[in-house]
Amino acid sequence: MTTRFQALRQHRAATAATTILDLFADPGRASAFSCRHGEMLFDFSKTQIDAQALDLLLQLANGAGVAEKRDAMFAGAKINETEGRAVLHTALRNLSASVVVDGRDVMPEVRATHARCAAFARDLREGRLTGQGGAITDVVNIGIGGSDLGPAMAYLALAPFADGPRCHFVSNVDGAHIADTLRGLNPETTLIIVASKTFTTIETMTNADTARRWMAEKVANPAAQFAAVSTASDKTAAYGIDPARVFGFEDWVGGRYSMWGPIGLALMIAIGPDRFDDFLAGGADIDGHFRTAPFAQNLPVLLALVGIWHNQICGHATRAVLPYDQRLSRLPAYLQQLEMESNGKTVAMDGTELPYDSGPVVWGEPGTNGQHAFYQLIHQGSRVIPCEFLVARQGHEPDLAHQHLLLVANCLAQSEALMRGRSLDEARAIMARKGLTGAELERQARHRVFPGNRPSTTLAYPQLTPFTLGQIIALYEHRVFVEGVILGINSYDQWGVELGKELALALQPILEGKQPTKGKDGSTEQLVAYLRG
Ligand SMILES: O=P(O)(O)OC[C@H]1O[C@H](O)[C@H](O)[C@@H](O)[C@@H]1O
Repeated sequence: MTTRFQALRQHRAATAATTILDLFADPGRASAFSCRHGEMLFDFSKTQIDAQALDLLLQLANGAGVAEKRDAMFAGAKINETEGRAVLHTALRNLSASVVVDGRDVMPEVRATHARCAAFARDLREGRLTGQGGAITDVVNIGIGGSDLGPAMAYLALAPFADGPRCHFVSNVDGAHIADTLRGLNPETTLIIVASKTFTTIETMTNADTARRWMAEKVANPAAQFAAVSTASDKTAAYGIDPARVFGFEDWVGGRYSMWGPIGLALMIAIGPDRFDDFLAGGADIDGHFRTAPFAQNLPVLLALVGIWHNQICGHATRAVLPYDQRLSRLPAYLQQLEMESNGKTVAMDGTELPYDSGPVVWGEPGTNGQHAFYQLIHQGSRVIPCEFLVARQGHEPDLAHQHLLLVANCLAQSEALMRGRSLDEARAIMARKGLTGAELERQARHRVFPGNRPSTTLAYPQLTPFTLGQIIALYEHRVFVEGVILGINSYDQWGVELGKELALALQPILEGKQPTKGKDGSTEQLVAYLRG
């Protein structure tokens, strides 16, 4: 463990008794422990990070070489060392740049594919490209993980801008997912997009086969209503998809970072290429900020440092993402993949064991719904759960402004309640006012105590638009990168998903009864016997 990590832990131990409220004795705290970029405001003042902790955290980022690694990433260096790949999702949202990989400027091809996607989306939206029963009314994106979560999350987030065909997202290999999605759709006016970086993912290929059979029942030429998004053009061709409707990208775009390119095609069709470009511009805006702002005023760096403080320094194992923005309902799921698949690792880049915890468990639900479900534990449970609130100044429903006000009030109330808590004396006073006395007052009061001093951050933005969503997603992407660099891990591989896939393949013939369960453990044997019925 570096001396900087140790210094931070010592500082934490020495200042643990100073509460967040104590820190607000400094009247300048809110602005000093906040960061603005454009119209965004990130407030991390409701944490126990004090001036010295922030200074030590900034030293940690500097000492870990975040700036050098960031520049290497943007320049196309192969920083994904375990797969020997560059990491260039940022190139997908900065179309005027020139980026050289293996001696070749990759941008002309990126721009050409982007233009082909835009033309395809326009043709569909404007009725020039139709199904065999008329204009396309529905688009079904079949993909999983990074080929699903981004566009599915963004489609919900940008509902007020979605004026194209309806989009549906099928990911689970559970036949229920595709059956429920296709029921009620007309195959003659539906476009299927098979989205898979590798075009081998078993869930996606199985669902694609099911969709093709469904279409073949009603449509003379099902292939004509299929498009594909993939890095594997040989496999899309072998699957019979016309190269004119295949949109490629390169292996330097990680699956969970891929929604900026052709994986975002369904979103582009839904909101139109111009608004999709606004989304890209939001991402590029954060790229520029990340590359140039001093670390003390750098949003992704600060977000990462708060994360490191809570997880590796304070030992809080989970992080709740709580959007007070219903349209971000899938953001926690999206961030689960982004953060946990990127930083859920215990082996450092050099092959050694990490001397501290890997990235945290990320979870959440939109407010105010969570308040009526799991916030009980956040307020009074034994574990401290750092909360990340997201909230817009303005909604999209001017006639429901009073509801937005109520939403904002709830968001602010939660961060205040988490910080302030309620002391035993305050709880006693409440019980006394209710007429309780003696032992009963004492007993009831104890249930009404809130420990307080629970940390949270708030990311506030003007309104959830394509540009703002692009900013938010890029912000989290770079936060993951900075945390990964500080931890010394490779945020861009995902070897941890392989073993289960291999075992699932081996279990298929056993479940079909073609192979014996011999060699399996007793539990697996028992479950196979039960589930085969
Ligand atoms: O896009 P695909 O190649 O079908 O991959 C889909 C997903 O599956 C993999 O197992 C990885 O865990 C994800 O990072 C990836 O996004």
